[in-house]
Amino acid sequence: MGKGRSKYKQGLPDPIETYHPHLAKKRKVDDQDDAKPSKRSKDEKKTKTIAVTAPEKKKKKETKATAPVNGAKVKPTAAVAATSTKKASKDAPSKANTNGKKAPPPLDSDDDSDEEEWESEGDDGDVSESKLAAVDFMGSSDDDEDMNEDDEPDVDDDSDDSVYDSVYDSGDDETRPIFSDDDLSGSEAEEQLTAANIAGLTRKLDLQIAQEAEEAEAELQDQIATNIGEDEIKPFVIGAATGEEDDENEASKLSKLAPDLALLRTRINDVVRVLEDFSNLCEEGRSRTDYTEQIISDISSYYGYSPYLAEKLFHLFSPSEALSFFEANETPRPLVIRTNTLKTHRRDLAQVLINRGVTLEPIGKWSKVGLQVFESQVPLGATPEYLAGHYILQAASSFLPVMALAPQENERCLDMAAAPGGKTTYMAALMKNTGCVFANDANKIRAKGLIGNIHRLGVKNTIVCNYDAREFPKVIGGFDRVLLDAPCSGTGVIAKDASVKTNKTEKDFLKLPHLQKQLLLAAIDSVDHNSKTGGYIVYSTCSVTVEENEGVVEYALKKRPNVKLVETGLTFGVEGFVSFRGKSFNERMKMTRRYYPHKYNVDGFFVAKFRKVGPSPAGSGNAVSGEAVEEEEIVEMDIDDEDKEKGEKGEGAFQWSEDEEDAKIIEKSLKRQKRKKGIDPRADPSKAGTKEKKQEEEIKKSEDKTKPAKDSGEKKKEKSTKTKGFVRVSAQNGTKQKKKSK
Ligand SMILES: C[S@@+](CC[C@H](N)C(=O)[O-])C[C@H]1O[C@@H](n2cnc3c(N)ncnc32)[C@H](O)[C@@H]1O
Repeated sequence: MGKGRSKYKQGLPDPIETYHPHLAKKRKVDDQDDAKPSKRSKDEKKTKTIAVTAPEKKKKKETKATAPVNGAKVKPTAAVAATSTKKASKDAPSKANTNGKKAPPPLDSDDDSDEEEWESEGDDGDVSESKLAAVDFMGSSDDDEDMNEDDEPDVDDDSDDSVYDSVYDSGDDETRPIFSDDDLSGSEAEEQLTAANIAGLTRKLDLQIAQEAEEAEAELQDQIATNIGEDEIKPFVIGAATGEEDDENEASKLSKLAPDLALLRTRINDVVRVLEDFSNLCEEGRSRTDYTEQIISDISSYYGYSPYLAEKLFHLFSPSEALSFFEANETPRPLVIRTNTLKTHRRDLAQVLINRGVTLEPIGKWSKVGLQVFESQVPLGATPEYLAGHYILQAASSFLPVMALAPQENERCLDMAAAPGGKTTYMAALMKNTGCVFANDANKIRAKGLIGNIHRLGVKNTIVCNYDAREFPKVIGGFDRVLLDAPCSGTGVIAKDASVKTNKTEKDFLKLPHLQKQLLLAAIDSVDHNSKTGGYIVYSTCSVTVEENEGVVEYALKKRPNVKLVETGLTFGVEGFVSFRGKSFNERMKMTRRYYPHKYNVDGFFVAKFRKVGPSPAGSGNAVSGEAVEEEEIVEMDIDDEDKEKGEKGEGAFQWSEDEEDAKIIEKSLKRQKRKKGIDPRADPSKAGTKEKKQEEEIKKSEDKTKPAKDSGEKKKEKSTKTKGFVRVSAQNGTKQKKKSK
């Protein structure tokens, strides 16, 4: 692919202990045969678009399957149609397990930065010597550089990046022994580390060069196929612009056949070119909308998205960037592990893993605890170090919300939607096991996984709880910091879970933002605005849609004037949208950060940080019963907001999914909670809504506002009910009624 491909050079391994066959269905189409570098005349070109589709000329080219030796994921091969993808995924595992190894470049591809990164690494937390006694590679570590108060950049809410640079990339020149047990000097140890890693990294480099050459060749062929550089020739991409019947018939015949991948690919590239230079390249009589509809339809077929989602995602970017985004979703992100600084140091962990045959390097300057793994001779989810809790498999972007939250020692923090605990355990590590973290999740099974991780990683300052987080301010409040890593559509992690491409409907994009808004208000209301050290809320999702991100933040800013957006302190990331498709957002929205797979080679993510500057409005103690979400009609929440990942090995994949089993468990637990509160969980929400509407009408009519309002409030409580597991009060909210009663 043209631009996208040249920018996006990585085909990165997936977590080694898991293999997702669906990812192996990625298709690459070889345009080479039919797109030889013969220059075409204008007339030729006009007919060529269809001619290019001639099926007998097309050959699928599967990109070379390369993988870490232990079955880690490979760069998926070409395919698009459901039929071909199925076949591809069947074939993939065997290909993935061949000896071809892939060594993708690091997240931070700053070539000369390696040494600096190792040297500047600071550790976050004390090493528990007893836990490490049996591990001979552990060295003494008296040079911890923990994130302390001085490091925390956002206490004054408008911190600049330079301050944060010093937090996450101290750049110090410390050289400390890696193998203290071996009594080596720092430089000897460094050499040994390098020697141990050098073979793997060299292999990585060779493969990288080979891959780049292959991509460059493919890109050249793409360019030839799409006549990039022949700007005087207008691509003929939307069928019969001149109304020639033959073409129309031809197009209609073709549309009934299985999609021709080469045609789609060529046409996608052509349309991108037209859209980006519309006045010069558009065909007469064709509007931008015609081209846009065409490309969305083609993207949907080529990459296997529902047309609805293809359109939604396409509009987030310029046409060429959109293409890079869709392309990046076909490639797994790098496998990353986070050093648990409660138990070890990154350098020590790296050394011991290298000795076990793992090729790795620091994730980039922005993190002192992340290691990117290129290949491994051992399953990383079962090494002694893993079992001893020295690291956790965690997607790089999952570090970001916690870094933005920057919890301090001795604070009281809440992680509202915490399972399976990747972020909770990072918070505990930054707090050096001091203070207290409340780790909550509405899903009991997942909460158990959370407990497992907490134990494995030696976290001792955390209390696990199992509430619908919308109830939280009533359960307990007054936190210094709250993290809301919200359940979301997962449009940022499509490379991990391709089912998102087709299983997210319009309804999901109404229901999810609704829940997210309620959760965010609850998060805000749970924070102590008088906190001496904090008063911060971080909202994050692994989704890239505007309605789940800026839309939710905007809503919270309107409903809670007592919070304001502040800088996240993160050193990279695209600014959030201040306006999007005719909708304007708060000016400070540019302080929020968006992360895209095609830009940073991390999962798509969104991070916003708020500071609470005043008390929440009276009566806002419970986001479920106290606040109705405006803007859209209340939609009943299903309990399908569960991650697909299960157990403690799935730390990286956090998203909304549909898990009926979990839903039932949440339902039961919420029913129990309601009963304890004396509320009938079987009450019919629709009736409740109707009744309340009537009550509200009565209130309006009534001269004496006080009594009906009071009744209404009480009855509302009685009618509080849940729908498929979530506690829910019907559409009209108590707050409004109370206001009217005053
Ligand atoms: C994105 S995941 C969280 C991932 C977690 N922060 C981590 O880093 O490991 C979202 C979580 O929200 C939980 N959840 C969904 N609805 C909830 C609710 N109403 N209250 C609390 N948790 C909820 C899900 O069970 C899921 O574990």
